[in-house]
Amino acid sequence: MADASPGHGALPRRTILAETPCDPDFSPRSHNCDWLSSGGVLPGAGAPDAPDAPDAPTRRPDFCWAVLDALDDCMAVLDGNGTVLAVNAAWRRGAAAATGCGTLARVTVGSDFPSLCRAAAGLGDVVDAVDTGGGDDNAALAVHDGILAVLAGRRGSYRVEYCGDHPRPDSWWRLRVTPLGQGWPGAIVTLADITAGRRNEEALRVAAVAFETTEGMLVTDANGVILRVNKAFTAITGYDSHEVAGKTPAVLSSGRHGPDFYKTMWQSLRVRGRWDGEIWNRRKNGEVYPERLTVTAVRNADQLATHYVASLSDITLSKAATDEIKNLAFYDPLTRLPNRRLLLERLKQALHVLARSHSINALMFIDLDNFKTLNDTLGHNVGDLLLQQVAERLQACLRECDTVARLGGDEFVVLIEGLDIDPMGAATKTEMVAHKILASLNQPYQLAHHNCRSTPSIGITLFADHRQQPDEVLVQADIAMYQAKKAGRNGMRFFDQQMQDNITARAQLEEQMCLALEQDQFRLYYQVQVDQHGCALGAEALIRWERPDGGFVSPAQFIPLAEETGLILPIGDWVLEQACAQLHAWQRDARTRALVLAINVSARQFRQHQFVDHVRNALQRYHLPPGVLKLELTESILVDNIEETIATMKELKALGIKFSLDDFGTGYSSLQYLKRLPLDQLKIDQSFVRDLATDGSDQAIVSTIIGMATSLHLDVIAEGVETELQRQRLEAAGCRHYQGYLYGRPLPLADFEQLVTRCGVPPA
Ligand SMILES: Nc1nc2c(ncn2[C@@H]2O[C@H](COP(=O)(O)O[C@H]3[C@@H](O)[C@H](n4cnc5c(=O)[nH]c(N)nc54)O[C@@H]3COP(=O)(O)O)[C@@H](O)[C@H]2O)c(=O)[nH]1
Repeated sequence: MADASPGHGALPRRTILAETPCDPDFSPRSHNCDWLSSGGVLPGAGAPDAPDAPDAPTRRPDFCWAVLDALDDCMAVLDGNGTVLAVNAAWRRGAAAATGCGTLARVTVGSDFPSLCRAAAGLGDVVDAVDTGGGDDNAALAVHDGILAVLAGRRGSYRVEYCGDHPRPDSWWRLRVTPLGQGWPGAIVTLADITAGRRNEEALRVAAVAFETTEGMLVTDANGVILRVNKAFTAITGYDSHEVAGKTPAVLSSGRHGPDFYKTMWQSLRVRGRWDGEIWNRRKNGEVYPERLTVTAVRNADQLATHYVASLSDITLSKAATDEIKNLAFYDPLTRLPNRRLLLERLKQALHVLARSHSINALMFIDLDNFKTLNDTLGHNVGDLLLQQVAERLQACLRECDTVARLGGDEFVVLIEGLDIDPMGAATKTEMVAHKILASLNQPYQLAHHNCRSTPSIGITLFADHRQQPDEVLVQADIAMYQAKKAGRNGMRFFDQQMQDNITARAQLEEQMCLALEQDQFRLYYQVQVDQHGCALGAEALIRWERPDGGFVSPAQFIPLAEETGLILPIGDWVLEQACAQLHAWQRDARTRALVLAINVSARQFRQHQFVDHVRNALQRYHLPPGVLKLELTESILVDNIEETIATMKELKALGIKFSLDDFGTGYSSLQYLKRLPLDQLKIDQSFVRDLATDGSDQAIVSTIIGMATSLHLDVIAEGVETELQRQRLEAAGCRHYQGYLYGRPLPLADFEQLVTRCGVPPA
């Protein structure tokens, strides 16, 4: 013991933890106190088991002191009155170390031990040095009383444990008072530092409480034999402590984990000293449940595992919640199929695998034909039922390892991995699967009380290049699906690169068109329209796209795309604005004042809500008289919403707008509707004009168109007139107005105006 001092000079300073109860069997007469000598010196005689030889060391007077001085504990010998007869070396060292004040620091040979204790309870020297709490006085008095009781033979022994601040905070001491033996009056007071023991006890108490936590705990020996489990373990597993003690944790095995799982666990325990993870275990009642398990190896100084401590918690509920969250995040709630997110994840994984394998995979994009109609007519509930049944049928057509996903709406995707290393083989197999899907989805559906039919369009792409992006593969299948739709639906199409290139080119064109608008790269060209005398009646304004490099992009190339993408709206506004500005300029010149300018208006442009307002604004801003602006509409405008078309045309007509029906004869024009439209002119399509000289049926068509126009009181103009013979045939059929290369190509403004000057305008 490094320092035997019993606290900072106080006896007992703060806390009495335990006092021995009075010994009921104690009798002073039973004590033989014959070994204690007087004068503070203990004779060597009397060691009970010592050999009795006269020269034996045990018979020497200093032998006992040598023994007592060798002890770590402090020891003081009191006579029958409590006077200190002797103290051992440990006490002397401890007393010397306690330099301040305090009862035990002042104990020395001759001290009156009980009196010092009483003094500690009431006198200043002790009170100065210690906490003045009442417990200290009581403790000191208790020691005083305890010593007197032992000296008087009222108690067999006395023991007290107390806590002090010296030599370190919260050090613990045990003071024992034991009567001298063999009839000697007096007692021995021993004082021992029990701090370490107390700490251990405390630690054990804390550990015991900690062990009884809400988590299940299990302790095994180094061989995995269960030593202890706590109550939470019993609550979770159903096994009582005695049912598992002596067994291994294998008693909980669910059978769901293979040997590899446990091998990994033990390896981790050996290497890291720890394993944690989720595990399926089996309760006593046979129920298999998910458990969060942490196992820690307890190692000794040689780093050998002596025990394993496992803490486990039942995660049935949280796992169910996690599974539900996972479901919501990765699965489509209607069909329970993987959603787009999970599909892309699996696709990514499939592409990753391709880096190591040469096998070809397939992705199918499946879209239901006319699903919207079914949804709108029979309701969303019936639509949902169809989607659910389609999901089931798709799954039935495929293997477990294939992925069937729903992207949303009526779009499904199938991912098939590892088809073949030969492209033909992969294509053939995919085609077979697609046929199977087509056949299955073509079967009638019983949706609530409706018997319905539905067909799919399937786009397929085969992929084997791990450098592709998941989105890219999906887009390819999507493009192929659109081709399947275009080809008449209820069929399949494989993606081909040419198609992809076209799409890429279109995307670039769209981007460039936006830029062209911003950077004013569009021009208006004018193609003259003449009467039978060759005089200029006006012109058709035709847009041209002049690229920064001086090249021209044909409107035949970009107008259809502009219509698809909606860019035709800003482009159409630009044309209207330019045309009106030009008409305004012509109004200032007598030679051009009568010219009528025709502009092409696409169906999409015509149908926009603000179209009439746009036209009205432009007419007002440029102060244009009625009849100078002509809108060329195509027959496509008559396909949908004819009543609305008529109403819009009438509004525009009221503003003084003229109408020409372009490409007449190529589309579908019901005579019924024609007579209701406020048209001014029919324009014979150039395809009929082209072969007019040679094709009898074209001649008949042209004559019919002209006859029809006459009976409807409409003008007729023929476009694409390139030859004098064509003109003559047209004139013979009754056509009096012409447009075509015979009179002039579409020209820039200056050239057009020169042309007008040359051919003149009809007399007013
Ligand atoms: N919505 C809009 N559409 C427009 C606009 N500008 C043009 N277009 C349409 O683009 C298509 C192609 O037009 P373009 O290349 O200008 O061809 C026109 C004439 O150049 C051509 N034409 C005229 N005469 C002849 C001829 O004698 N021979 C011959 N081979 N071609 C000739 O015909 C086209 C005119 O067509 P149409 O409009 O039907 O009168 C075309 O569909 C344009 O409509 C625009 O601003 N907006």
